[in-house]
Amino acid sequence: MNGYIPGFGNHVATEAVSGALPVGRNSPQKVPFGLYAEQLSGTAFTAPRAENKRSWLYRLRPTASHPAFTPYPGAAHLKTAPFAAVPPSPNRLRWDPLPWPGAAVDWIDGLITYGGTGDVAEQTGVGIHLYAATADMDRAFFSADGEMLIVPQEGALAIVTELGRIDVAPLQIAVIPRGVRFRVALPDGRARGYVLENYGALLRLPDLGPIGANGLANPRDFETPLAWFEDLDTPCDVVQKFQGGLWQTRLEHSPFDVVAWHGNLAPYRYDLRRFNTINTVSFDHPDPSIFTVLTSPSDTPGTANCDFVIFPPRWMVAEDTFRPPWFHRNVMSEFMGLIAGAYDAKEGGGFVPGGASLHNQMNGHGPDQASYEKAVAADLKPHKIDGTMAFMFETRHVVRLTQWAAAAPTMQLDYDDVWTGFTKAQLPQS
Ligand SMILES: O=C(O)Cc1cc(O)ccc1O
Ligand SMILES: [Fe+2]
Repeated sequence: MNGYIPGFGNHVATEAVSGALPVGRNSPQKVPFGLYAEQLSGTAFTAPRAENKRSWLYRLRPTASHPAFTPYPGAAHLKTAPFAAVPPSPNRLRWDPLPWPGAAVDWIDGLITYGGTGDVAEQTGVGIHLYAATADMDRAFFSADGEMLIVPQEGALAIVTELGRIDVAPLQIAVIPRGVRFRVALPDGRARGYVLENYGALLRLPDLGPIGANGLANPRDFETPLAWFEDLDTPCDVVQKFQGGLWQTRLEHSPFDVVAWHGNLAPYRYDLRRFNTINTVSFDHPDPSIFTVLTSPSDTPGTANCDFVIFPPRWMVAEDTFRPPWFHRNVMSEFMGLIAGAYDAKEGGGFVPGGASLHNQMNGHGPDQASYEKAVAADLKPHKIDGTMAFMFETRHVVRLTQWAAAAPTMQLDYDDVWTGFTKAQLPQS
């Protein structure tokens, strides 16, 4: 059983060995037990206090003590923005789930980048990856390029991080800060899911405005792991993603040797079933921003670098309303995935758990023909959309694809057809 501390973004103090955490100062002349004190920054030293994120780690050996990194030979499918190899596509696109790898593939090599936005060097945008893995990692990984929001779709993940252990299963998410080393094991033998790699401002809870002090994802439902370490003097490879390049080095010991830590920069998990879903009790279909779990703001207020939005089970009660998502063209770009069940704008099928879709800036989309016909004919009694969880990475920048995603055998080449067959509106004869 792993231990967790509840609360979002709190200042935490945790020690796996009693007396390991220095009291009253960060770097005493002599740290208890001869541990090494190390600061891990998630924001600039000078970031305003409300934004500032950093933790102090107390470990068996300093992280600095390692041989040079050399280029990593594997994981040819893990890529980083800007994605210039393929012209940005205005087309509505949809993919079937990733097939399971035939051989043993761990979580790192199981990551396949579909695309992303912005530019890692400018610290804007995101990378969007899917993974299908069949083997436990016996090495460590970290991204120097961004924090990683992991959305399991099938199979649990047992994640060991430098700051503690996090277990997640489908319908939960985990966020690993930039630079934090972690290792992923697969308790169910295989696992599939989605990853948002955020190069921009750190994910945070959205403001609630007139909703008030409570609602959506409540802070206390986020969980941060307690300190946990392993004292292993056996070799361990560490793979890092740095400005898009993959590098590796070998330690003669486990990197998971942080005995105590304190601070407000840490991995965390959240159970999407805890989301307090808010929606209309009168009429009309509100914008999906009411379903925002976490947001990475950009420099323009209200215009996210990326929002993480979910479509959870919920009652539909709107009167005299077309209840599913409406037809729309959005200045933001929308990458969607499905964790479980069916999505109410795609009654016609094709958007399946583990699959993905992309609706880029200004390009028309919305209910497929089957969803439209069903919704206009529906008897508008209260109705529960249940057993489902879709999500959206909604970004201010157009999502550009990797060559892999643009040519993937899983791409549904007939996706446009879901919007054919609508009968023309009939005006009154004058
Ligand atoms: O396109 C989509 O399916 C996502 C979406 C859902 C919704 O309820 C309103 C707008 C929107 O973009
Ligand atoms: Fe949309």
